[in-house]
Amino acid sequence: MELESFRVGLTPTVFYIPGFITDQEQTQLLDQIYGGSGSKWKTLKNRRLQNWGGMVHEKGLVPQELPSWLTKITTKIHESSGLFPSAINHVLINEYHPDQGIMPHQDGPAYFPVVAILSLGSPVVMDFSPHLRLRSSADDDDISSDQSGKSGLSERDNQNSFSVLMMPRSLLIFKDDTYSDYLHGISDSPTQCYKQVVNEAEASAYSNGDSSKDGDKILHRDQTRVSLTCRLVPKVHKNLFRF
Ligand SMILES: O=C(O)CCC(=O)C(=O)O
Ligand SMILES: [Fe+2]
Repeated sequence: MELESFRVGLTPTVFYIPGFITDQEQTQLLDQIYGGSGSKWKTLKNRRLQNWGGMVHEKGLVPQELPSWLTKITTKIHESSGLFPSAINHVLINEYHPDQGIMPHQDGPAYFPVVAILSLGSPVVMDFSPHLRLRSSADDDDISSDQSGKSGLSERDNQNSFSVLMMPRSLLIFKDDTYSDYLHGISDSPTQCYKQVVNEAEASAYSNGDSSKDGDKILHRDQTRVSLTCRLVPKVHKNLFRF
């Protein structure tokens, strides 16, 4: 796979790969997620999740072997992207009803700074916004622009925000600045605007494919969405009691 051809937007570095898995693979994954492992779900205030691969602590991962139905997909992501230095060892499965989302956040420092998110079910829009305050002044190589740009700070924020339309069966990968300097989140609204998403080709295909869409490019979430957030925790603890 030529990853470079899937790069979207101007911010380093986001890749969007439509149709990363087949319909049949999506069905098989959903069967595994919903079949027989009911106790795996943990209910949060605004969504449910399943944690696979072990517990992530500040100091690393207390590992648990991933089941083969998950390694099938994580191996494919690892091999086709070439972005992870070793095998993906952690998968978070999130479930969102149409009125559920995830607050803007950054993924923690325990992870290798590359995230691969496989989407299943309902399409959804993910928003990215810069988190300038998280940048230390040492990172700011252009101090003059920092000073002269004070009044334009929020403007700069808005300018640099962007969104991605995540269709079922697609894979979204982000890393670099998008990992370190941006927050990502999904609004809890059952309708979302996808007018200015960076993966324009996908947005056009989506609006052309459904006559019920209006000119405003409003996405109506009418199904549950399930996502698999696949990451690598580089530091693995063999023994829970030997941190
Ligand atoms: O569901 C998604 O697409 C995002 C999940 C996410 O950001 C996370 O698990 O950290
Ligand atoms: Fe996240």
